[in-house]
Amino acid sequence: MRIDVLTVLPGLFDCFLKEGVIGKAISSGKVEVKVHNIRDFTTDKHRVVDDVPYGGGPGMVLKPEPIFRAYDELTKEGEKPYVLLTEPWGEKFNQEMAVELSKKPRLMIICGRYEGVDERVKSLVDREVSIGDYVLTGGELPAMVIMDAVLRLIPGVLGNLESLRADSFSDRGLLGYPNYTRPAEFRGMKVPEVLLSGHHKKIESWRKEQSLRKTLERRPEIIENLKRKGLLTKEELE
Ligand SMILES: COc1ccc(Cn2ccc3ccc(-c4cc(N)[nH]n4)cc32)cc1
Repeated sequence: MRIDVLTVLPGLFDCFLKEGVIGKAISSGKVEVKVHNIRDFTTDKHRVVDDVPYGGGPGMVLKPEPIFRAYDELTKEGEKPYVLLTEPWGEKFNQEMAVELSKKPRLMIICGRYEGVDERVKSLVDREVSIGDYVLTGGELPAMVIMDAVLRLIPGVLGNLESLRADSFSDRGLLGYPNYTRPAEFRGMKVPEVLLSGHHKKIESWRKEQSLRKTLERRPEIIENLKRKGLLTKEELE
């Protein structure tokens, strides 16, 4: 997969693209992520990317020209990207969307700043995406959240963990099961016996039950959604 990111703050992506699972996936060539400074696609001496809003009002708006120039330049050859625009009030990002986006060969993520992008930029956009009902200062953190959730789903990115998570609950949006590690007792709090039993079938069913129970308690709508889609097995429904 290739992802092109358009932003006026490219430096925000430096650590994200160097560290951890995402950093390894890029350095190993499993995925390609290129961050482009919208300012590099201006043509004036002051490299202006924003302007005051028509009709008045606070703040500034990202101009359409530099973004269109970047899009034209970056789509001259190769597959046309599926274009995302991060927005405070876009379609809510979730695991289902992450799975869908992970199947695209190429993405482009346009990150707004200030009061947002000129409305005409949306003629380039396939999906306006929000990462939650709270207002951030720009679209870069949402872009990193989306990239993190999508790239971890690319085959080979999670390495050997991938196979162990073949029918991973998280891919169905279920909440995770409790994790423990040594010591077996810490400040009077013991690890559940079943996890010390070495009985893999019992451990697996305990984890499945914990995940379903936690999801039912905290996010019942996820269970309803999976039921409606027939994505819960008979025993999971019991
Ligand atoms: C008119 O109200 C506002 C308009 C824009 C902004 C700041 N801003 C500019 C571009 C941009 C892109 C995404 C987001 C964002 C995404 C989520 N889930 N929260 N916030 C915020 C963004 C603040 C307020």
